Amino acid sequence: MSATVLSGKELAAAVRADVAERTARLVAEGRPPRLVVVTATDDDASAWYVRSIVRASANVGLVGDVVDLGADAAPEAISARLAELGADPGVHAIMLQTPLPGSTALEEMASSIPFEKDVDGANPLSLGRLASGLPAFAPATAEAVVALLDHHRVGLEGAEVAVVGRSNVVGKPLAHLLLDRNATVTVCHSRSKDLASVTARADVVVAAVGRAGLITTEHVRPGAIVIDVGTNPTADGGLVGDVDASVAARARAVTPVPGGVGPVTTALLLRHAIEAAEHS
Ligand SMILES: Nc1nc(=O)c2c([nH]1)NC[C@@H]1CN(c3ccc(C(=O)N[C@@H](CCC(=O)O)C(=O)O)cc3)C=[N+]21
Repeated sequence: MSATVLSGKELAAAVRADVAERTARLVAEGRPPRLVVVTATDDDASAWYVRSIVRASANVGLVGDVVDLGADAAPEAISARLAELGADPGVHAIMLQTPLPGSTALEEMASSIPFEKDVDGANPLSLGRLASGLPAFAPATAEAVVALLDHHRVGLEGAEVAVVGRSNVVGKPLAHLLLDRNATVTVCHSRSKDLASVTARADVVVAAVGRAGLITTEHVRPGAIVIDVGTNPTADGGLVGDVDASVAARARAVTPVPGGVGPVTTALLLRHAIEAAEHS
């Protein structure tokens, strides 16, 4: 038996429709919502995501601007630009793309984004607020995982969830979102002793490492739900997740790559932008 495919496309379309309606309302009030994506990289995956955000923004009627500071931008220049945009009352939402030049830390730079405009939850203040139960935007990717589980009616109350990956953009914020839903959460990572024994206990496995084929059948309990956050480019220009194709034979349901978490991530970023504009 093969697993059910948990598509993200329908949910993404529903989120975009809601955003379009809310955007039209603000535009009619003379308060056009504006999202600015700041980038300082030549990375292909990031460039793809930026184009996708700009296209999706236009489709819902949002103003989506790109500020490209170039792959050799100095940290001071990035921070200064973010602070400037933060102070601009015409800018409601700000997102800083990764990767950043050299050893520049996203968290360090994003500290210059006021948390009310921090629509990808990159400011450490946003993560702290999220962890404390205060209003804050979660990173769109982390929120997309929970939204996709809700959409496909996967219950989280009391469920055992294994999150593989501990990044500040996915693993850590996702752990907080899942705890808020009363899941029992285990966060695993590259140094976890016997990863498979931990993930094979879980009702839900979330793979968010960025390594193709990391999760195989031995990592998954028969009947488990598997959410694949990985987007790894292949040599032939395609895209694969962190979950090996063989897992479909054992799991109850898996998210596809592409067409799973990715489209929901982009749609939720837009929802955060309209929320930020509504509250401004
Ligand atoms: N601060 C920051 N936050 C991010 O969330 C972030 C980032 N920087 N830098 C770049 C990566 C990349 N990323 C993707 C989001 C959606 C898709 C997506 O929707 N992909 C499509 C398919 C794309 C294709 O076919 O090439 C899908 O999964 O269906 C992919 C990649 C977010 N990123």
